Amino acid sequence: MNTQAVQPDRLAKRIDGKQVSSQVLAEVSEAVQQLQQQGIQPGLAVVLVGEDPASQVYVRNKVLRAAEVGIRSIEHRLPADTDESSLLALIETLNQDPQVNGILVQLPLPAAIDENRVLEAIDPLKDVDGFHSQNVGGLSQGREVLTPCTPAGCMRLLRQTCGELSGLHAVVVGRSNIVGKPMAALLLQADCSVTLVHSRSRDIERLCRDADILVAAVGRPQMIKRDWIKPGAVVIDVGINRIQADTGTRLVGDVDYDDVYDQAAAITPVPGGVGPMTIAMLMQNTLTAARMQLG
Ligand SMILES: Nc1nc(=O)c2c([nH]1)NC[C@@H]1CN(c3ccc(C(=O)N[C@@H](CCC(=O)O)C(=O)O)cc3)C=[N+]21
Ligand SMILES: [Mg+2]
Repeated sequence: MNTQAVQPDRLAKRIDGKQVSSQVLAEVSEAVQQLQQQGIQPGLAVVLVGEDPASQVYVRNKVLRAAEVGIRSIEHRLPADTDESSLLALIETLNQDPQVNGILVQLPLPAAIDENRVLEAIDPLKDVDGFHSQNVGGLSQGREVLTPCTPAGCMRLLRQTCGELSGLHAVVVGRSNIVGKPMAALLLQADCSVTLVHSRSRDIERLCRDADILVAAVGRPQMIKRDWIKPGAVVIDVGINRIQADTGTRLVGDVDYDDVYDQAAAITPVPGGVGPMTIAMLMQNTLTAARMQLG
């Protein structure tokens, strides 16, 4: 039995999310072209409320990637003081629009809007973020549903790096609804033994040190150090933290990359790791949604 998390022939220490995301986008592009021969072009609606600069960058990147793979994207920018009922009305219009196969409402929403109500208003078949309770429930039951893009991207990187995941011990750090919880569900679906740890976990370092696969999604810059990692483990860093450096701001993950590098068998960098995968999986989900809506 292979007890190593990484198969020797797959060894490449720095997991290149940019490169794997290009592969995914190429696959999506190919499939979109085939759909277009049947006269169908998948459409993605991206809804952004307010002017958060980071959100604007993400939304711009999503629109650019969509264009690259032949997905029609429609951007809806609403002012920061938009009320919940107007946003719900827009979502209802998008739900009814046959040209729109996927709906993404960029998070976080302004504090005055009930995020959960908005996410529940999206047609589950168009819910390319996989945040609707129907899709969350489906994932938990192991049904084939639209799954959250970041965890789906992490799974793709893990499959490419480790091959078979069955039997490996995966530790997920962080229990958010958008990353930690769905990540744990997908790893369980892949027959990993899964441990989900969080800010109240006792002896978190010891639990992490037992991981064959460690997924970090806590939002604390460079929290995870070398002595948290079992030699030969595979480390997936979901964190995107902007920190102050000598030369201005710098993007770092939840893992101290330089410290952990020698200890791990393979590790994702930030940037260039999970981030690009998130957007690629959004395109994949939009394609899947378009197919599901064909019946
Ligand atoms: N409804 C919703 N769905 C989301 O999927 C969603 C969201 N809201 N709100 C915000 C977060 C964040 N997110 C990222 C996507 C791509 C990169 C990405 O491409 N990052 C690049 C670097 C980008 C940079 O330089 O800032 C990288 O890691 O290499 C990062 C973060 C999606 N999110
Ligand atoms: Mg936590």
